[in-house]
Amino acid sequence: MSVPIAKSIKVALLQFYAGSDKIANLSKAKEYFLKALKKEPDLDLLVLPECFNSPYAVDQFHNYCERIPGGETTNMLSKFARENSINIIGGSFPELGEDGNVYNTSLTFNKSGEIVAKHRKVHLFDIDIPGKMTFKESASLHSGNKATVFDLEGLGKFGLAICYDIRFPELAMIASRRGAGVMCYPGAFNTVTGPKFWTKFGVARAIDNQNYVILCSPARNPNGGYQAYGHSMVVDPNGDVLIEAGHGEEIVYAELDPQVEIDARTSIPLSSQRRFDIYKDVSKDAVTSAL
Ligand SMILES: NC(=O)CC(=O)C(=O)O
Repeated sequence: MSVPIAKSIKVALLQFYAGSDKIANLSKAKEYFLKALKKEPDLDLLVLPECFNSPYAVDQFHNYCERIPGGETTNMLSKFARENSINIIGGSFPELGEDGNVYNTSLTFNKSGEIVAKHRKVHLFDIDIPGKMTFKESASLHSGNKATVFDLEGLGKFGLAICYDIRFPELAMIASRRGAGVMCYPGAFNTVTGPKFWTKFGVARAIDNQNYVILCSPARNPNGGYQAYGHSMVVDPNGDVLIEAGHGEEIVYAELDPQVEIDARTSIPLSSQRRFDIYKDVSKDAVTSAL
């Protein structure tokens, strides 16, 4: 059964776009970290967007991929978390796996700079909306093979998934039933699918599970390429959008209140009313781990 977050959590979502220079993208992430901490010094958690160190392009992922641990992106995130004693959900970036395959991977770091979660995008973004949007991540990426649930010291249990994963309610359901009070999706919807679906999925995953949901998107890139939707947001366990960015570069802040989660679950006690005599509990045999 899902449990509430452990305390009030102050979070910043860093919405910026990545260019073609990886080192410049990492510097930009650091610049945004510092900006957020300057404005709100008592933040508990910083969240980055999907593909924050590279263009979001099928023919580019292999040019930016790196090993975990050991790569420059992991090293930068770990060092920043440790030196500033701050938790970071590190968006996602192309990982060169031990098997030689490339993955779209999200890492979470605790305040000591240790990796406490690693999620490889499970559902790859392969779509074809004629005349509007064709994308085939599977042309260059391999998919992950587990749901990701982890503890963030002092804050509670989180679920983690990436972008297209949000369209499959099972990952959030599994995380919630394994105790997560927050589900986080670094995600880069686009100007075709974003206006139609982004907010609906954030709200749906929140009210399905009576959880907080965090969606962190890149900003739209004025220099072209894949145009992310933006609109990073935090949705509360009642499905109310607490904060929503526009589509440009900006930082948005929210506070996740455990009492809201407790009240939502107490007044409408979904978790004790499920009918597993009629349908299966997807969390029962699910493959999950933090790392
Ligand atoms: N980019 C994605 O992975 C997903 C997306 O844009 C969508 O589902 O729409």
